[in-house]
Formats: sequence, C-alpha cells, structure tokens
Amino acid sequence: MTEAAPTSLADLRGEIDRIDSAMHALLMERSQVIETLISIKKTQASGSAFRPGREADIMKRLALSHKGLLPLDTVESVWRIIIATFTYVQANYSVHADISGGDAAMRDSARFHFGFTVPFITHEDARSVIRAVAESAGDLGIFRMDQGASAGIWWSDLIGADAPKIIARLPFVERPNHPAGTPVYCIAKPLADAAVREIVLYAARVERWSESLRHGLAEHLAEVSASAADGSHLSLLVAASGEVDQAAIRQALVPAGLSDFAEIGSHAARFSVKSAR
Ligand SMILES: O=C(O)C(=O)C[C@]1(C(=O)O)C=C[C@@H](O)C=C1
Repeated sequence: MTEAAPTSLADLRGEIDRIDSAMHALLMERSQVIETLISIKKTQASGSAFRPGREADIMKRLALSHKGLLPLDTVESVWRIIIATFTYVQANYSVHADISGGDAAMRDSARFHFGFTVPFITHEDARSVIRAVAESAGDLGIFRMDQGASAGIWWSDLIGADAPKIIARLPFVERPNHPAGTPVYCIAKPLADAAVREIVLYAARVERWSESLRHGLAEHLAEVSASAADGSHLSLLVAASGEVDQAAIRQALVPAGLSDFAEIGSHAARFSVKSAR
C-alpha cells in the first residue's frame, strides 16, 4: 500500500473554505434563532434585550473550553461582537462612555465588548452618561470603576427605583494583559427580573472611615469598590455577595455612622483565567 500523499496547500485552503462556509452558515442559523427569540422575549416593547447573566455564562463557558493556537483574546472578542450585535438587532441601543479618564481605554472597551455596529457616544463625566441612559429607551453606559476622587459620588445618581442600575462588570473574563482590560461598570435602565445578582452593589453614606468597617464588611463577603468625600461624611459604593442578606451588610455599616443605604445594581461573579491561552 502506498502512503497517502502529503496534504497540499490547495487541499488545506479547501479545508479552510469549508470551515469558513460552515461558520458563516452557523451564524446565519443563529440569526434565525434570534428572530424567533425576538417574538418570545418581546424586547422591542420593553426596550432592552440584555441578559447580562446569560452573557457572563456564555463567556465563561467559552474561556473554560478554549484551547489551541488561537488566542483567547480573539475568541472572546469574536463572541462579544456576536452577542452584542445580536442584542442590537433585537432592540437597537447605543453605548455611552465616560471618557473623563481618557478616550482610548474606554473606546477599546466599548469596541471589544460591543463591536462597531453599536454606536459609541462619548461624555465628559459619569453623571452625563447616567443621564443619557436614563433618557434613552434601552441604551448602555460604561465608566471606569477606578475613578479618582474628583469624579465625585457619581453612583448616587443610580439611587431610586427608576434610575439606571449597574448590570455588569467588564471584562467578563479577567486575566493579565487583557486587550480591553480596564475594569468598567456597565449600566442600563433597571432590568428587573433579567438582572443577575451574584454580586449586589449598594450606595452607602457613613460618618467616618475605619479599618473595623472594612473588616466588618469582609465578614459579610463585602468590600468598598469606590469612595468619595460627601461634605463631612463619606459615600461608599459597596460590592457584596448576592448570597448575603442586605440587612447584614447594612448592619456592618451601622458602627461607622450609617445614614443612607440603597441598592444600585448587581452583576455576575468575577471570573478570572490565568493567561490568554
Ligand atoms: O439569550 C437571550 O436572551 C438572547 O437574547 C440571546 C443573546 C445571544 O446572542 O446569545 C443576546 C442577548 C442577551 O444579552 C443574551 C444572549
């Protein structure tokens, strides 16, 4: 028996064409499923098609099963564009970004997570992003989590039943040298039953800061994600496990002289991988 001839370049290109056609056909098939899903979800009426918990699950599953030559960065960005664009075709939306800390990182984050079909609109500060989202039908807003003290207590604009709420923390898949790794909060108008509550966020106003406050919060799986002076008081953005009762978090803040306490959003649990492979 003669040995099989070595695979030629033309054969390999034929394979690549076959795979490309199959991928394209699968994407078109995915869009047919989304067409049916539109009539089931009735999102055009409610204005928002986002299901951030579902998106976090898809991204996590993808990262966990990925292997081979293709960098995870590429796979993640391709799927982000697929999901963000399929969200867009269900109900058009724009992404409003606070670029007070610089345009480049926010633009990278928006393009990586939402692609180029979704319009990207810049704003001078977080408050203006929150206002734009509040006035829209179903837009998203993004801003850096690590804003300096000069940004003020931006999260206080998220207080109130009708005010926008934090719905995600990006990137979904954290790792060293992530190509769009700036940690950002993503906001939308309240998603009600569509929100994922693995981490719940609270706005709190206390009289003073203390190390015992940090310890008290840590005992209840909570931490301060941002803080800013508020007259003679201190305003905090507290991130806590959704499994912990709200009353317990509130109680941990009482010794610090708690005056205000309100939920301002929730997101999926953070998920990290060691590297981009
Ligand atoms: O699962 C849904 O509800 C969808 O609308 C589908 C889909 C997707 O493309 O996979 C799109 C938007 C949602 O945020 C989550 C997932």
